[in-house]
Amino acid sequence: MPNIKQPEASHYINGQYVEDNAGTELVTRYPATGEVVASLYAATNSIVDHALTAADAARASWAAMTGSERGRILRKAADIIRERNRELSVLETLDTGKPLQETLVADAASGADCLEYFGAIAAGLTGEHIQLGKDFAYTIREPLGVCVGIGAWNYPIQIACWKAAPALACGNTLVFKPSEMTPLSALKLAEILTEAGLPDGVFNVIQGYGETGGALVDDSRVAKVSLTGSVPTGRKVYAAAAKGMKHVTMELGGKSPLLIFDDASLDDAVSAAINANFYSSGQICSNGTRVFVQKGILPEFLARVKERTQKAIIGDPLDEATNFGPMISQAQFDITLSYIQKGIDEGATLVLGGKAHHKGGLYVEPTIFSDVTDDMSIAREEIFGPVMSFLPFDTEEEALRRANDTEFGLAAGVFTSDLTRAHRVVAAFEAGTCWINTYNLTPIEMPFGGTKASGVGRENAKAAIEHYSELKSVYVGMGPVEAAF
Ligand SMILES: NC(=O)c1ccc[n+]([C@@H]2O[C@H](COP(=O)([O-])OP(=O)(O)OC[C@H]3O[C@@H](n4cnc5c(N)ncnc54)[C@H](O)[C@@H]3O)[C@@H](O)[C@H]2O)c1
Ligand SMILES: O=CCc1c[nH]cn1
Repeated sequence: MPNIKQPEASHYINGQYVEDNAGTELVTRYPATGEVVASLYAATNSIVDHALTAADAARASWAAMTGSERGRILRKAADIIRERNRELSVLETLDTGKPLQETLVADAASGADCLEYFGAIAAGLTGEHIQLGKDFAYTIREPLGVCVGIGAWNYPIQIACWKAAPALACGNTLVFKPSEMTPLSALKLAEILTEAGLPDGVFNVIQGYGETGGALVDDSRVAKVSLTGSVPTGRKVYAAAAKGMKHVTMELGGKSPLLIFDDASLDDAVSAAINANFYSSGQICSNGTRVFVQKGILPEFLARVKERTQKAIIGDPLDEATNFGPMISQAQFDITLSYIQKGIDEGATLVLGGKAHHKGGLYVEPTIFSDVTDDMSIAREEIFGPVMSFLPFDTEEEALRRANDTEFGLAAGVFTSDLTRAHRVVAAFEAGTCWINTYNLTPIEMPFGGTKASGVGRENAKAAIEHYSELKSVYVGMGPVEAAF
């Protein structure tokens, strides 16, 4: 394992590292071996208060800067991230266990894209002029104030950037709490933003468990909370935010359908099904874990997916040849194996995998089930592991009804060569993010987010601006003012 240094301290507040070793210990381990990567402390009440005080104090002067000035800093940070992509990717691999092959292209790189995108549009964030006869009105786009970001562990730096970039572009300040399992890369992001010229206090990172997230959400100085996490956590955080009438973005879990019609390009659909289930060892919110395949092509499709999945290179994530890594934690490993057992017990046919990998550690084999029915646990509940379920279907109407029969609504995909059908199907999907003839691509230019229990609001693209700013309306009377008496 490379000698990645322990961060200078656990938290980053007001442009510098801060420690308070009265906090609960928070240890991060390399999921491939269990070795300790870093040992930190969760925030104490005093650290939570320090971070919010810093963010509150920095608010007015950051908001008063022009969008161009703010944007320049974000774009500079994007450049620095790209220069340090390898170092950041290694850190992300050590924290998450995701293959370096992936983190080199999908994690810090996506964060840089996001900072660049919002850096570029910061100068153009304006209100509008509304002519009302000789009177007129205009709107002023204002920041919300102090925002709180709370992250999941699967895309740590990407999540931090997807929240920080639009928040900061709009003139807000942010306190970000990474997942307790992946605390490291957000601290690097904070260092990089400082190096790029971000004023102290505008972006702060504090570590902690759910309790720390809860303390941030409850604080009266906070105007907005953006959470990436599970649906149960989302329900709690949304309820707590509602008490303070705070704005929210909720990026939550999913159980997304991927529909493969018999006229689809099979090679492309097989690749998409593999990406949609086994990238990041299945630990992606938008994964297409319910693969509905039209009956006529099911045997061939299944055979091809199986054959290609057997070629997965399972190994040390730091080896760039590895394309399938371990689960993030013992808990996620246990959850995944317990769902595999439920799939077997409830009558699904195990086609491939299904066991802990013989390498040991937290590896679960890429697993494929066929003969899955809509009522099975593996078809209804989010597993967040490498478990692909095949469900046969006959007609479009049937597939859509079954695809939408879920509490989740994060994402959905369709493979067909019939253009009319493709658009008809996505129009009927009850999901916030849809793909036609591809899957899981999340460019910054496209809004990302879910409907139903999968979330509220959108990240990325111009849509995110609406979730990090609000409009003040100003009516201008040109006279005279009339009154009834
Ligand atoms: N929609 C998306 O964009 C997206 C992206 C990635 C992951 N996810 C989802 O995240 C989940 C996996 O991540 P996880 O296990 O870290 O999720 P989680 O819900 O357990 O935790 C997410 C974060 O919330 C914090 N938290 C927990 N309880 C809290 C509380 N009461 N108040 C405030 N904060 C609290 C945690 O400390 C962590 O930082 C999956 O369900 C996955 O689908 C969604
Ligand atoms: O994990 C959810 C967000 C995501 C999807 N693809 C890349 N990141």
